Amino acid sequence: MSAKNIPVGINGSSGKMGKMLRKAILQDGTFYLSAARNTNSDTTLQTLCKMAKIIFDFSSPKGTIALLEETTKHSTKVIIGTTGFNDKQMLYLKKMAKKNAILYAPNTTIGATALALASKAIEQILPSSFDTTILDIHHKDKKDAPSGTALMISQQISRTHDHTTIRAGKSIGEHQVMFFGEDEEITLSHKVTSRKPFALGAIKAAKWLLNKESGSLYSMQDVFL
Ligand SMILES: NC(=O)C1=CN([C@@H]2O[C@H](COP(=O)(O)OP(=O)(O)OC[C@H]3O[C@@H](n4cnc5c(N)ncnc54)[C@H](O)[C@@H]3O)[C@@H](O)[C@H]2O)C=CC1
Ligand SMILES: O=C(O)C1=N[C@H](C(=O)O)C[C@H](O)C1
Repeated sequence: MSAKNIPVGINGSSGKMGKMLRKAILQDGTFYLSAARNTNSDTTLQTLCKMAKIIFDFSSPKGTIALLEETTKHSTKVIIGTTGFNDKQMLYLKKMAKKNAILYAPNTTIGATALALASKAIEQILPSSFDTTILDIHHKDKKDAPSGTALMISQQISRTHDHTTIRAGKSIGEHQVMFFGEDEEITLSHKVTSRKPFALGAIKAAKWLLNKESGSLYSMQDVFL
């Protein structure tokens, strides 16, 4: 099967990310969209999983869990971009990754992946006396807080740190990691000005996942490193 013949699906296809992904898939030309599902669509999960080799999931935690229950029956691979999972749901994602190839990326951009790695490198140099906080700024309709990206960065940092969240206006997504010392400060920052970088990163992740088997829950660091 040549790459251009690979059918993909979108769960959450009518959402902000779903719409951006549709455009990006067309422009990239590697995949074609064979099935799409959202809250109001007639497409069943079974149809979505049967018709696609890989599914992009940008829906809601409940939507993702329901999707994974079905993908295991069809060995459909999944790129999960959805955020806002609780601990129990995260354990479920890890369990399902043993049966099916799944990549979980709370932020699919290369910039946020680099930000997380840079934060880890910097915190290893700084003394514990530096106060540390992760700030995320998103549009007022975003449902989860802190953001999935902030929690992903949080896992890279071993020292105690705070989270600061702003939900206002139309901000598409901004993250800052700040270290405050006695008389010096470091701020690492990443901001997107459109949803295109998310969509391009998701497509890159899908190409990478094509040749991977089930095992551990993959991440964007696996793709970029
Ligand atoms: N990983 C990343 O880089 C990014 C992740 N996100 C995350 O992706 C998710 C979606 O974000 P947006 O597109 O901004 O939201 P949105 O609210 O604009 O769209 C959500 C879509 O999911 C569908 N949906 C909701 N529940 C569903 C269910 N149970 N089954 C099937 N479809 C369902 C809706 O009908 C809609 O099409 C959020 O969790 C968000 O945090 C958003 C942007 C980038
Ligand atoms: O909901 C969003 O919009 C975004 N969600 C992701 C997150 O929770 O980190 C990624 C991005 O910042 C946009």
